[in-house]
Amino acid sequence: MDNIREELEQYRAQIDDVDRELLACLAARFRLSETIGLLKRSADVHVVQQDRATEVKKRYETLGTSQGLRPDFILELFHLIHQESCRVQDRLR
Ligand SMILES: O=C(O)C(=O)C[C@]1(C(=O)O)C=C[C@@H](O)C=C1
Repeated sequence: MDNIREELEQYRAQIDDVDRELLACLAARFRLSETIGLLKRSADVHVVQQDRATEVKKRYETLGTSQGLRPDFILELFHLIHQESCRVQDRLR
């Protein structure tokens, strides 16, 4: 039982590390989105760029499925991230 508890703690520590990386990556992505948002604002370009969003979504599907992620999950994740990215840029207007 003690061994199992120890092993569990080790895996949980690994999950905590991965979560830290995930959140750091997300924050980096939104900082880039903010920079793009400033460029769009100065060029009077719309926040939502449907062609680019479709391209990004396709990349999520390709990369996500190749990593064994569930297609529905990939789609939800893309929508969540794209929505937040647009919110970040909308706030600059
Ligand atoms: O590529 C852009 O124009 C972005 O602003 C980035 C981004 C994204 O987060 O991937 C956000 C909004 C657009 O609809 C398309 C893509």
